[in-house]
Amino acid sequence: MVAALNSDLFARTVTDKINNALYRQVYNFRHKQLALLTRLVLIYARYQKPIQRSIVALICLALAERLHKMVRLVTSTTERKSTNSSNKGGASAAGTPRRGGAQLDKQFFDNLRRLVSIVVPGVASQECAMLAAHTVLLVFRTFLSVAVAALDGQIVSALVRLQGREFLWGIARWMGMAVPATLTNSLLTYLQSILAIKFRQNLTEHVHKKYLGGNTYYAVGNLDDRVRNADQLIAVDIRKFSDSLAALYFNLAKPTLDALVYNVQLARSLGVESLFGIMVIIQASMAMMRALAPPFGQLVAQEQRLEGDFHFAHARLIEHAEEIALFRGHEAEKLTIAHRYTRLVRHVNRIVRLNVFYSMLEDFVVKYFWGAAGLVACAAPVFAKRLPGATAAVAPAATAAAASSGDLGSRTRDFITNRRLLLSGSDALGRMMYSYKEIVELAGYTERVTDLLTVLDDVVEGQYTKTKVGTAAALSEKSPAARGPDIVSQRGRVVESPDDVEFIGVPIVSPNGDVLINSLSFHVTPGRHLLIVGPNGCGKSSMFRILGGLWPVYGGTVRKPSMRQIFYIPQRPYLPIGTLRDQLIYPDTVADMAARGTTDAQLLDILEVVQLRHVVEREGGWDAVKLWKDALSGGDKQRIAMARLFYHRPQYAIMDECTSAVSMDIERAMYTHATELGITLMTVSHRQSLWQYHNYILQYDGQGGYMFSKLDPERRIALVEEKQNIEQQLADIKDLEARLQDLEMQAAAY
Ligand SMILES: Nc1ncnc2c1ncn2[C@@H]1O[C@H](COP(=O)(O)OP(=O)(O)OP(=O)(O)O)[C@@H](O)[C@H]1O
Repeated sequence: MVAALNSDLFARTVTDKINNALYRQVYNFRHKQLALLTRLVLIYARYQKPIQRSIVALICLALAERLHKMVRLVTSTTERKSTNSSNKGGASAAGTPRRGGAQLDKQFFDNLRRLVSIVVPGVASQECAMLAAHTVLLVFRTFLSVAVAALDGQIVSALVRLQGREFLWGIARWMGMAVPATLTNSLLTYLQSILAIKFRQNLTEHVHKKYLGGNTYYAVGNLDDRVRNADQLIAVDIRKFSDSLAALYFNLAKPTLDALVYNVQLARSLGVESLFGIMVIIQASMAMMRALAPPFGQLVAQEQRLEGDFHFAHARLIEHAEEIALFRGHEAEKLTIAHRYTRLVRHVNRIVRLNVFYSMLEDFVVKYFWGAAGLVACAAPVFAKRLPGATAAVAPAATAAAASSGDLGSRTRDFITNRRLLLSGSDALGRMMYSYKEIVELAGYTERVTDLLTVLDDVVEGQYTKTKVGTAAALSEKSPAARGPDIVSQRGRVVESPDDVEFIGVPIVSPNGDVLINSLSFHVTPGRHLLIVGPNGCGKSSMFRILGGLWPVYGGTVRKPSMRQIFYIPQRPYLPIGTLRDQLIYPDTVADMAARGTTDAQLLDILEVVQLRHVVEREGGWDAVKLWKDALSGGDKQRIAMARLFYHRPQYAIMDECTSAVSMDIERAMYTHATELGITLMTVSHRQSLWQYHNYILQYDGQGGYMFSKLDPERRIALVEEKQNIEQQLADIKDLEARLQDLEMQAAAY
């Protein structure tokens, strides 16, 4: 027992000793730390002015560094641009579509500069004036906010001091400031909206000029596969880019200005050191946030692509509703649409999920972390003053207002003003932080719109990018020597001829690179009509696409009259949006029709030829507007297209199976009238009844060969009948042979 007590006593004595030693060490450590801190504060107080100057110099240096970096970025951009423009051969790298996704890099600034030069046409432009007005209003608003902060402090100070008159006077001034403040806010919002509309207008006009100039819209969809859903890009992405750009100026310029002005004010009242501390914290947390931010630019660009795909699937459903409905194809279409929608929704969900985490982080940093840092910065000079030995030394300008005044009212006024400035300053920095996300999103829209512009520029210059999978590609890859130089890299000649149409050694190559005909030659003169026949997919319509300037001429020479003299009538005629009259005179307008001296009565006569006079009354007159695609039958549409030909009376008419849905007698009337009008016909048709209207025949064999010869309808009919007879006899012989074999087998069995 005694032994146990002794050992317990011993243990306690040892523990006490250890505790005492530890306490002494901690005490010594704390004491040393306090002494060190006090010494530091004293050194600081002694050299406060040079320290402050060094901090200001450091801030200026950092700003100069940033500025220098920006200038370097812009200069390198300019240099790169000039190098690219001198290199005319390829697509400009400034706008080369990249598939890696939008990022805040040189390419983004290149692209943005390119788009800004379109949306803001010049220094003397209306847009520039709006931006200037916007800036002036922003400056005015910021100074108004500083004045409001000071007034707030004065009002609360008057309240604390129980000075009724000053309080009421403060309230009156407060209300007086409300008028310009609210007006400025509304004007800023108004200017932002107007700017966005102006940006969109300029960009849309620019794109329309290229897209709808010539056949660019055709080439973008058929000869080039870089841009999918040009409609989505023009109608949606340009709007989003314009809104984003206009909002960005507002969202970036305002907080930058606010942060600058508020920080200068804070530096005056709290001291440069506190401000420096806050800036270091803010810079570090901004860098961290940037590193943790999801790639919003890429995500937005991808979202727009998926939106386009989804939109396109619906547009196709509307366009082909009848065919799909008759096929009962809704299940298949539902699958396609649902697949595209699922992809879109999955992507949007991913963005939303990433946004939640990023917003949490953003809120934590901006609202709480920066708020706490601000309060610490406010408190630091006050607490530093209370350190032993520092009271006398630390009475700098930084704490002058708070320290020199023992008056509660003054302290309250300074506190309220500083707190308001601090809150506004941190709010401004927060908005700058949020605008990082907006810039990255803008990068996404910028990339999409620049891709469109680049493709339009290339297509206008005749440079197409399409994956070649056909025979041309295979030939040029396998053995270039086998057929000379790469066929699709060559260019033929197009020569305008007043009267005739002639192909001299022209290859027919599809956009996929399939060589349909190696070298096609034929000659058509006015009044000598040409019939074109051949199996499906052999290149009959393709020849017309080359004649119409839609497909490039890869070799030889094409001689043809101007496009105004060549009229195309397809199997499924195009019916534009508009009145019944518009269907007949397309692409003329009513003004063009009046200029030609054509009247509605003459249009009625034309309809008489195609036996469609009754349609005017049936559809509610010339000015009736309908969805003509659905309102007219297949035969009606073909007759309207033929009537259109008679209205325009061109030199040549390309008739691509355009009478397949009309009866023989109407077809005869149409062809007879066309030849009477002196229109030279180039017809694709398998109908024997049409041979009599043609003088030449271009016959494709479907194996890359063709024959161009005179057409003698009677001789041809006799030949065809003889051929059919022989074929019939051959079939009969085969039947007899089979029967004979059967009989032989039966005989052998017995
Ligand atoms: N825009 C295009 N992009 C890629 N290939 C195309 C395009 N248009 C046509 N082709 C291809 O070119 C080939 C020839 O087509 P074309 O329309 O000239 O045939 P066709 O002789 O008129 O046939 P049909 O008698 O069936 O109308 C086809 O294999 C077709 O797939």
